[in-house]
Amino acid sequence: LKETATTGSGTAVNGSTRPLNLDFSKGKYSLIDLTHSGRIETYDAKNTTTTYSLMTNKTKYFTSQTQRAGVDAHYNADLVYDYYKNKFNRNSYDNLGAPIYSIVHYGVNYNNAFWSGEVMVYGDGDGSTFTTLSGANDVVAHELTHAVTDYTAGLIYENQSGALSESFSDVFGYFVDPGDFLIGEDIYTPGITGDGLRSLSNPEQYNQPAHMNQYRYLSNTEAGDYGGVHSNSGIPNKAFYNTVTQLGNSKSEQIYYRALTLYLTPQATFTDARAALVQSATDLYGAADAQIVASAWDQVGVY
Ligand SMILES: O=C(O)[C@H](CCc1ccccc1)CC1(C(=O)N[C@@H](Cc2c[nH]c3ccccc23)C(=O)O)CCCC1
Ligand SMILES: [Ca+2]
Ligand SMILES: [Zn+2]
Repeated sequence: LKETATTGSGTAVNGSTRPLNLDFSKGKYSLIDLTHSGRIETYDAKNTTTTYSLMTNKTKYFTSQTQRAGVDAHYNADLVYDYYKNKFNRNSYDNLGAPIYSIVHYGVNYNNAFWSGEVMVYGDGDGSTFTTLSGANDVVAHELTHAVTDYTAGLIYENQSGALSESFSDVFGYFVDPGDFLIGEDIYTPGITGDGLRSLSNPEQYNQPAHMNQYRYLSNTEAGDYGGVHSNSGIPNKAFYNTVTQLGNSKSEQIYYRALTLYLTPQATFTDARAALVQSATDLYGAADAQIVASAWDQVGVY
């Protein structure tokens, strides 16, 4: 079955034009990116939660309104693949060139997105709380980083290890979108400018704790967000902010990647994360930078 890599373009969720890596075969274009061994394929659930099909088009210009979700899922997945390859020489989430699958238009007015363990899934939002979630590069990086975490530290998605999983996903969401310390600002509350789902610089702004003395002991159930993984991530997120404002992006991303892929283990606590990051800073940049990391965690009450 002949696949021919080609390029085209499409309209993004925000109306801008995105370059696209496409496949041309059997007289039509599809959202299959063959430009690296971690091939990227983008599918359309057409507002179901059960069936999906490859997003295709007669021409190389994916410019219809319903194609916007797929255009950004495809474009942003390529952006995140390139980030991990260029910064850390990591070849897809498993470092073995695993294919990256995305599904858009999941459900009806679905105000969320997730890594299913195999694929990335994006809702369209209800147009008030969220618009199409694949439109945010930091959200796509957040989801793909869950896949990286699953293949490396394997952080268990509950309590402190789950909050760390959340934090590392937000942190790499920042590194892919380093212009601001907000998560999801491009797709959160389309009617309101300047807000976001979470803030790394000021977690309390969106009702997250930013210090260990504010830790939320929620139940380890779906209703308790598995021990508050999306709440308590505010504490490691604040420690990250304290670190990156001192060390800068390029040192910090290497320290965080080394900790995630070399030192962290499935049951890691906040204290373990502090130790992993201090060790990574020592390995890479020496005692002075390691002390900056230690101080960043002191400031959020994690020793
Ligand atoms: O990847 C994750 O951590 C989140 C995945 C949530 C999920 C997990 C399992 C099945 C379905 C959905 C999705 C994101 C998230 O942080 N969701 C939060 C906040 C949120 C989004 N939509 C919501 C609707 C209701 C309540 C909370 C939310 C959550 O699910 O808590 C990440 C970036 C943006 C969306
Ligand atoms: Ca952002
Ligand atoms: Zn997450």
